[in-house]
Amino acid sequence: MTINGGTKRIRAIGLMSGTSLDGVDAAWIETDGERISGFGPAATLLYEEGLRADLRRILDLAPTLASDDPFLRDVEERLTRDHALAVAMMGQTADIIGFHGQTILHSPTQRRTWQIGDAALLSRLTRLPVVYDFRSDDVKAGGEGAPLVPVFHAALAREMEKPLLIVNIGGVANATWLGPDGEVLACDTGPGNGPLDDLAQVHLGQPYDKDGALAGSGQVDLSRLDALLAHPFFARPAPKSLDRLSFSGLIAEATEGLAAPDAAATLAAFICTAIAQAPWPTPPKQVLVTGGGRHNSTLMKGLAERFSVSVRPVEDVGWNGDALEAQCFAFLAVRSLRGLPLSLPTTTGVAAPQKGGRLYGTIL
Ligand SMILES: Nc1ncnc2c1ncn2[C@@H]1O[C@H](COP(=O)(O)OP(=O)(O)OP(=O)(O)O)[C@@H](O)[C@H]1O
Ligand SMILES: CC(=O)N[C@H]1[C@@H]2OC[C@@H](O2)[C@@H](O)[C@@H]1O[C@H](C)C(=O)O
Repeated sequence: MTINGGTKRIRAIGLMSGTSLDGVDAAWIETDGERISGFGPAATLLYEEGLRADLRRILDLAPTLASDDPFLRDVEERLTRDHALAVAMMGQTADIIGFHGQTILHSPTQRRTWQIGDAALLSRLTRLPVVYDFRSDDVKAGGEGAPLVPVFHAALAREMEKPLLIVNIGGVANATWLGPDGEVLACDTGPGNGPLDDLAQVHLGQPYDKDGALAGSGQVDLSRLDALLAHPFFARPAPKSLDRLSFSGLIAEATEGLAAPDAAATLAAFICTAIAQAPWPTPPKQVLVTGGGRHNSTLMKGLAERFSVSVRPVEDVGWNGDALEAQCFAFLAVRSLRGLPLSLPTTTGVAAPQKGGRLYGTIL
């Protein structure tokens, strides 16, 4: 493998710990950073309850937390050790790891985006070089720092009919619109499963609303839905991005006093309407859905009602919706090594195509 001049077929493991805080996804691909020449195993390592709760606490503390805070350092080490376990679960060697880490704060207007995770420790534990810190160069250059998955979506869908809309419903929801002339437009669309998970935790004592049963049994409160959609974020043009907690105050207010099923139904309608009303140049010919939200039938039904074209899970075109983001960070690690851009003016609002990522260790 050589990186500059004659680069070909690098074996990369991507690791993504998403805003749902449920665990780390790992996936192996072979790529030159432009095309994907092979897909390998994928795995998810679920965090134990204590780590999940500590990560959730850190999201609230992050705005005032010092980077050397002992609690933060302890959580970061436990998180990193779980990432090393996820690499071991792959059972397949690689040339490089793409390590996203866990976003604990995202505020591009303050030029801040913060992913925790110890690249040096991960590299020591796995004995592999690690690319990390994918978002900060974009934010420093005036971009949103997110979403970063669009260039990967574009590579995956290279041969597919356009315009195509790819929607990810994770803790936060984001979408990529791929146009017939190679256009790649993207933004975070609004909340994803995050607020539904919070509600399920309180009312069901479960980490999420399984299959959307709670939301499916309630009535949408239309005036509260309008109040949610009146947030200025929705009038902003793409590109734009969100923090996991961007709407938490507004959502608490808008769901106050509602019965749990009605609150869940209203939140599901909020998530789906925000996705469907995101501004794209022309309507897509089809919508593909990835991320954990594709398992929520109330969300899938809500999307199908709001688009006039087919809305299908990405498995229908042979992709793995549980592995896509991890595959993305494997792909972006290789792009980083090759000095290729990770983001574009049309995906993060950065002024020019932007490189990113830092390397810990040496590529042989
Ligand atoms: N069977 C199911 N029914 C309903 N919801 C589900 C189901 N399975 C997963 N989910 C939802 O998917 C979420 C996890 O989604 P995912 O792994 O895509 O999030 P993430 O990668 O952490 O988030 P992000 O993309 O924002 O970083 C869970 O928290 C839950 O809300
Ligand atoms: C700051 C941050 O971590 N954002 C995540 C989050 O989860 C979904 C959405 O919000 C997206 O913007 C991003 O993740 C994906 C992988 C991305 O960058 O494309």
